[in-house]
Amino acid sequence: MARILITSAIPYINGIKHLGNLVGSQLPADLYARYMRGRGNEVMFICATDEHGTPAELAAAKAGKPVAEYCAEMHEVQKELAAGFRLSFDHFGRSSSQRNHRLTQHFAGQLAANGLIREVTEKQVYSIDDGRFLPDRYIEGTCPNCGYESARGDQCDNCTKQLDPTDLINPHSTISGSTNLEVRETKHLYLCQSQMRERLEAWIDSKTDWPILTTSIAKKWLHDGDGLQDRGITRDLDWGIPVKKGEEDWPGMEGKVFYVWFDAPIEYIAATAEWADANGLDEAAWRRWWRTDEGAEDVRYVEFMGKDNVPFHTLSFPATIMGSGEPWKLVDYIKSFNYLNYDGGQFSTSRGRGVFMDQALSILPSDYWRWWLLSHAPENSDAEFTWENFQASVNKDLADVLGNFVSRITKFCRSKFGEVVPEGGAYGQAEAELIAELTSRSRAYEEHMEAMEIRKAAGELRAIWVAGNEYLQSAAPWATFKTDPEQAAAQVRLGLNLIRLYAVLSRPFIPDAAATMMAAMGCDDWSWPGDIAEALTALPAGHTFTVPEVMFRKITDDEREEWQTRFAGVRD
Ligand SMILES: Nc1ncnc2c1ncn2[C@@H]1O[C@H](COP(=O)(O)OP(=O)(O)OP(=O)(O)O)[C@@H](O)[C@H]1O
Ligand SMILES: [Zn+2]
Repeated sequence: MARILITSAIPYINGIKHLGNLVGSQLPADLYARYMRGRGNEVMFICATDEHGTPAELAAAKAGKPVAEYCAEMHEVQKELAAGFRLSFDHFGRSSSQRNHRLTQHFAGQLAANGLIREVTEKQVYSIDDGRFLPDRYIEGTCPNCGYESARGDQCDNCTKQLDPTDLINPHSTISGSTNLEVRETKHLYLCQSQMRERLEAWIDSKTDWPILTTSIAKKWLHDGDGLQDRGITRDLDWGIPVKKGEEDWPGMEGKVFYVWFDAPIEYIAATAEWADANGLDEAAWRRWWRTDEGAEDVRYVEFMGKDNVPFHTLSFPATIMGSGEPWKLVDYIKSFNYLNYDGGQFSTSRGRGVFMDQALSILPSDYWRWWLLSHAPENSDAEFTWENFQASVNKDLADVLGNFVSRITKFCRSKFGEVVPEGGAYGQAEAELIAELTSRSRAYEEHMEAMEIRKAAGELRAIWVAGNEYLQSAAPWATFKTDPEQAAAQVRLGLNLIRLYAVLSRPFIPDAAATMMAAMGCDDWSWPGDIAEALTALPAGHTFTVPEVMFRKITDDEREEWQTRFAGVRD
């Protein structure tokens, strides 16, 4: 049994996540966690809300609520939706937790002691009308790189270039719209990433099995321009983790907080501590996942995220961990994703474009979405959600293939043998061939899952469903029954056992349907199939079952058109 630590990029707090966010981080992480648990491994699956920073303050202001209250509410909303999509976190934490406050301050103290933090007096944009500095998204203007007119102080949404507020052309305050701005001096802390460049590069180079998307982004940041830059880790904001050196005050940093990219990944660790707290466990319980001197040396740590998060996870967070000089666990594998686009454009939270998690669940159960999103995950390139493709894929894979198989075999058995696995007959050539195909496909499925090749794994699972369907079609027990009822009994027995096998294999992708199949088979044996022939004897003759409700219904053309129209505009 292996021990596997899995983290999903933590979703930002300023709204309900869209399907792109879901498939770019939390959902594939859940798939992997479920698979690894299914294989009998010990899994710790962690996620949290990312609560600090300017956008949270702006969203709270827009909602007319104090930021702490807004974040507490949105955390609950996101937690509910995660449960709705059956995301099986061991803990869904909050980056604003006291655990994260203490850990973030601890890491900053360690980094400072190791000479990896420097104080910088810098020029920042100050809004005279607002009476405050304007960090990040409190300021917008024209991107100096591409000319996009609504570039934010920290990044251009159009060309993705990272920016400083002073880079913007024709800047204005997003609080008041004021252009009455001036540049003033203020002091901030910088993480000396440039000092760690060689160490980081050697570490990245040692990760020869990582996805090209992951390493190419890391390399770009290591080498582009003047190479890896030091980055500011503090901001002039109220909401956030107060700047401290461990437990001590940091002279000159009064009233400042750590910047969100510094404290957000530390929350992976803090959320594991929150998990221990929530379950009444001691310090050792979470530290054995994170401290290589306290039990984590045999942990395999895998992170999931969309491409824009890769720089922070390949460079900045590792710089924090390495620079601390303490034996914290470093990531072993980073699975990154390209973007999912929506119907000819981009998903966007700020512009309310696309389908959001709450909307998706309001029209169809989570398995429909999980299947489509995972089987179309944007792995090697960006992918696109279209309603036509969604309809076609759900109707074919889920309704026509899997759902139809389960329905036909259970209903036929009930009508001829009753709701009991029939006895008699023996397997012949066709059954042997099916078992051989299922064996090789199951092994391929496992390999793709281990490698986190999600589309390939989905393709193999689909082929496993198709194989059963084709067997049923050609064995045709309803015809066999007329001439050889014993033979038909053997065919049906195999078919019923296949339903249980499908439940086990499909569970990481479509957990609700898997539970329905398993319950209908009157069984609770979720053990992962080793030998497929043996796994197909789990339900013996005489075992009772029930015919399940319709598992997947088809999406009609009318529905598709209605949804297409309903979700074409801007949310709210
Ligand atoms: N269209 C997309 N397709 C796939 N992954 C995405 C997409 N947009 C964001 N992500 C990923 O979703 C995860 C959660 O992102 P986060 O909550 O920070 O939102 P975001 O990146 O600000 O997106 P948006 O700007 O659309 O709200 C991150 O790992 C991010 O890389
Ligand atoms: Zn730009």
